[in-house]
Amino acid sequence: MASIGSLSFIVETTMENSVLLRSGNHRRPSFASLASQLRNFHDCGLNGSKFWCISPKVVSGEAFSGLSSNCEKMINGCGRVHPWRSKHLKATGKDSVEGKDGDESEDALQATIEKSKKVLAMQRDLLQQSREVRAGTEGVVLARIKKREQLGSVNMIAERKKLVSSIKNSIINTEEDLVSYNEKDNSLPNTDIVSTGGDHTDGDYTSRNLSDSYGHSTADQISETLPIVVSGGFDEGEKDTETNLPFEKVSTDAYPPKKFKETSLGQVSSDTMPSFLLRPSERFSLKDDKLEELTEQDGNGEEIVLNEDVKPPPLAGANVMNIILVAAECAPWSKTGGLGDVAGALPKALARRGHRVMVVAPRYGNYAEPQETGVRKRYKVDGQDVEVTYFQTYIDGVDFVFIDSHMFRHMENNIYGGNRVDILKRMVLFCKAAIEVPWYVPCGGTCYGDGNLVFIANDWHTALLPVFLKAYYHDNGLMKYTRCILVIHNIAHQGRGPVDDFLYVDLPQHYIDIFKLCDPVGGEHFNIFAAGLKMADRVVTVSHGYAWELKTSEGGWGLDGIINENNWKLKGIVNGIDTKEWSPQFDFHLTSDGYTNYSLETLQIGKPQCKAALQKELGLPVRENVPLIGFIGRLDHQKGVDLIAEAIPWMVDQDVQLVMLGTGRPDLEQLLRQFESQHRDKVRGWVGFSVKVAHRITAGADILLMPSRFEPCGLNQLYAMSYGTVPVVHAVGGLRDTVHPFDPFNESGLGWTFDKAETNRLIHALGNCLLTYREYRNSWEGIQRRGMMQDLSWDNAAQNYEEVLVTAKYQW
Ligand SMILES: Nc1ncnc2c1ncn2[C@@H]1O[C@H](COP(=O)(O)OP(=O)(O)O[C@H]2O[C@H](CO)[C@@H](O)[C@H](O)[C@H]2O)[C@@H](O)[C@H]1O
Repeated sequence: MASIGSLSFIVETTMENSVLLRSGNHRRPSFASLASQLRNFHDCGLNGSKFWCISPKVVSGEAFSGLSSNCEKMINGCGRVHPWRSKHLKATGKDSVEGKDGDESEDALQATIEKSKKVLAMQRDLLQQSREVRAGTEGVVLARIKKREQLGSVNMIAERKKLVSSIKNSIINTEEDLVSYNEKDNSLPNTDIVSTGGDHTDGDYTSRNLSDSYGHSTADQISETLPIVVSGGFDEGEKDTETNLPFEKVSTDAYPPKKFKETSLGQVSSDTMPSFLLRPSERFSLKDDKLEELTEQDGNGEEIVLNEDVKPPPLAGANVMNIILVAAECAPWSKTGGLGDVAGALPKALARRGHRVMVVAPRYGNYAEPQETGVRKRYKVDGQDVEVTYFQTYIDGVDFVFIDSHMFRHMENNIYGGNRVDILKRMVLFCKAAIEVPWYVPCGGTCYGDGNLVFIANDWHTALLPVFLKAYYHDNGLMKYTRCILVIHNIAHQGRGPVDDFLYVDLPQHYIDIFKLCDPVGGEHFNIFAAGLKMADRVVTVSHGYAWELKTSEGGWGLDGIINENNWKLKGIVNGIDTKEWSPQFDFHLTSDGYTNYSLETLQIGKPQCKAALQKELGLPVRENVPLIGFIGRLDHQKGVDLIAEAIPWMVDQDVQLVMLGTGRPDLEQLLRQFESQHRDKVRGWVGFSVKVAHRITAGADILLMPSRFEPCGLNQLYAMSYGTVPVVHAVGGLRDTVHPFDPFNESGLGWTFDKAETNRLIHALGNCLLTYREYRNSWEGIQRRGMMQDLSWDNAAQNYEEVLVTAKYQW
């Protein structure tokens, strides 16, 4: 059995703050004291959920196996592992170096902690002041003006340096000890500390760690200090679990925004590591100290903060957390509509704020980027064991994990296809497998862990996730600090079925009530969205307008009662757009076939060129001054295609061109074909799903029509506005929130709206739009420009999501 001895821990809390926690170099530390110190940090508000062990020193010894295994467990939950750990925790089976006086070390530990706390507080103040200087000045000159105000900072810097260097000395001692230890014996056994795959179908997380790595003594020791919890897993393997994860509260992850380079020894190269993950000796070396770089002496010998090159702390500040967005589709790999766009873009914006972010989606096809992780698990679905494997890739700061199973394979064109029970079973499997990804799937070397974790579930497909989180885990003392928010993109699809469908979700009988709903549409039935809304810690929907509509009997689709009861946890956040994908300036789909990229500056040349290219591609007469109207969307009742159908006779009398792109209900697809065949010189009905054509219509059309009966947010009008294409929309949900009507008196507004989903209203709004297009070119251009000048990026939305996630995290 592996035996690792006395440990020196350097524990970091956040990027801004570091805390040194040492257990003593040559003594036998008690696990209880170490654990209680860690808890102290947590309890005293130092945000223990981000503890980061970066330098465990191995001195080994049978007697310390309890400590080491608990620390290992703690570290496992931390997320990425510092090279020190990979390297030295391999040093199992070494001779013990016996400790000296326990109390002495205990005191030293305490003293160091006190010092570290001071450093931490000072750093906070300094950073705050530094930020204020940056915000209020434009560089060095103005920073100098502030120097008087910074006198306090200068003193603090000096004070802090003293403390840091005393801590640093301790670290150097520690490291020297370690070097001499390694020199004594460098034949480290090759024991990997991170599970990087292999067949794990037999073991669950807890039992594997306890029995494989730690042995009985560990379990015994844990049981003395921590509650024993019975697992409620959902496959046979899970039932073995008899012990809670002992360090959930402290062993949570820090924030690794970059992929770490792994050396051949499996160590992490520090040049790719965020500064806060570096050892204090690297960060605080007096010559290379970041603070040294930050400061400069002025003529009076006073130090001021100057250096603008130093990376700012994460935007999320102390709120950095692990976030896993779980969705049935994720662009660009899978997409049937707006959900795919959101799943592909929101996580990147959250990552830009400094969070560690993952997306989990089913693997419907053979995607190029994600690589097999080697991790395999089995989950019960309708009484059968179904094996899943996990694929992973890291793009734009986000880990994308895809769950592979025969149930998902080759479904890319039929994501929600099959009968009701087929879809339900797929979603049961997906949610069961997704929820354990943070335990089993290493990303960049380590798993996310469940301590500082919030899931973002989306629509009914993943509404089982908050239910499973409670029933399988929270109810059994597992994942205690993990939270789940649920996002409503479209309440019209709810996962309804007969009450007997409860059998498929494989939950304890008493959970049946949360799924039961009785409404005029379905009578008493089984409703997955209903259960998810009740169990989620917070609920978000994709616009303020839709948040309001959901609470009405017209907009709630039978769930308005539940939504009203849970109003306290509902918030509307308007979607953003992925400006990398959807920007006329950089749009990849505008680089060929006569299209061109354009910007606000080149609008008057670029957009007409795209229009001509589109007319040509569609086989319509290439005429610059004919208004070209576009429609893009799923063909169903929601999108109001029938309203367009009724308006077609009027439209074709107007000397306009119309192009409609969509798939969906066969009768509506047929309608599109019919429009085209009846008005070949004016109308094109493109039945199919083509991202390229969607981009090109958005760029080439003058007007985008969205007569949706309801629209939770709507992305196409956002894309349109950023391409200088003017939206004409039914003022509902997110369309009302985002398209402010044109006001000719004030030359304000972004498009035209109509307030009832009726054909004559649509015609009235579109008529005014066409009049302005033809007669008031300056006004038209003003509308285009205002649309293009908006900041529609995901960054604002991400900040709002972060607030919700933080609230969920601290919610009990
Ligand atoms: N035939 C086709 N070919 C190519 N691309 C096509 C296409 N049909 C649709 N698309 C694309 O799919 C996306 C549709 O997004 P929407 O937000 O308009 O609709 P959806 O109703 O699917 O989403 C739901 O979720 C989103 C996200 O929250 C909400 O904005 C919305 O109101 C809600 O109904 C756009 O990117 C669009 O270009």
